[in-house]
Amino acid sequence: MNSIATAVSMPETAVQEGTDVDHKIEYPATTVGAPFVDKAKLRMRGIDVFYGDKQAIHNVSLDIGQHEVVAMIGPSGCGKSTFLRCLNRMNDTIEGCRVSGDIQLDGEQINGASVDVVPLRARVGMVFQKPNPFPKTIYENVAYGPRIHGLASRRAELDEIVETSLTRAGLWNEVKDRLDQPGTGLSGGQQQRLCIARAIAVSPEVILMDEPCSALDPIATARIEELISELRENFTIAIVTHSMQQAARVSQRTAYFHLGNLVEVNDTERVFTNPEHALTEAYITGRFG
Ligand SMILES: Nc1ncnc2c1ncn2[C@@H]1O[C@H](COP(=O)(O)OP(=O)(O)OP(=O)(O)O)[C@@H](O)[C@H]1O
Repeated sequence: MNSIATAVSMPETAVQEGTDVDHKIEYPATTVGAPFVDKAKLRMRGIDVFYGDKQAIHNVSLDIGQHEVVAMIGPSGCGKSTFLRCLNRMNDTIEGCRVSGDIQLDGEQINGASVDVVPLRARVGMVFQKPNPFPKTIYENVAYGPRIHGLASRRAELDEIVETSLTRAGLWNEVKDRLDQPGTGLSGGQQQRLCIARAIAVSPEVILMDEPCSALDPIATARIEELISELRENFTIAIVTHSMQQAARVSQRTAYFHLGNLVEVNDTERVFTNPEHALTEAYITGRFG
């Protein structure tokens, strides 16, 4: 079992009260396992995130490879969503939130003040916990993004993008005869697939998913999980999930976060069968979290 780092100071410990884990995170932390890959689509180095004075992410470094699904797991409040939002600059929308560090998409810096976040968010799309279709028709939900990004010059092209996106999101057959009806009239699982179709419609390279199934029933969840595996052929995916079973089913690598630190990244099978760090083991065996 590796120690996470050599301590120079220890402003806080990473062990929650009432657990029998005596393995403490010492600062500055380094990550055990395999956080880096040969062909990184996204490359993050030394990421710190603050909300006001409070540091939520501590010096996190991680790669997400081409056509890879990386799952982010860890106890509530450990910083999974905060870290995910760094990848398409969604933290910019939160007042008092400050992100520092190097974030590259295909080798291009995306964490600079001069970066235009509108095209960035088309390249790095996002699907949220709660399905959030626009109050528009099913067709318009999907057509809106391509229209504002100028991806279609004629109606026939837009129709084609809408059909292809809904097909890839596994929703076309269910909605093709009701495209003019409101997206909000669909079931929760269908709404989430509509949101995935909306994200796909602007031809992103990366899709970020923040607990995309937490508001869905098991059947709708299974459908989204299948879809994630299919989408991997064309996209790179980072998913935050509270479900270890879901992480095990959909991802190739799993990243375990604890109190804003990235404790371990390894092949998903390894994380769930033979974790390298005591904190990961304590979490996956249910001793806390
Ligand atoms: N808008 C905000 N303002 C201030 N602090 C925040 C904000 N959002 C998150 N935090 C704090 O940052 C830390 C990380 O939160 P975050 O939501 O990223 O964790 P998480 O692992 O995604 O949690 P959960 O699993 O419960 O969704 C927590 O201490 C949280 O209270």
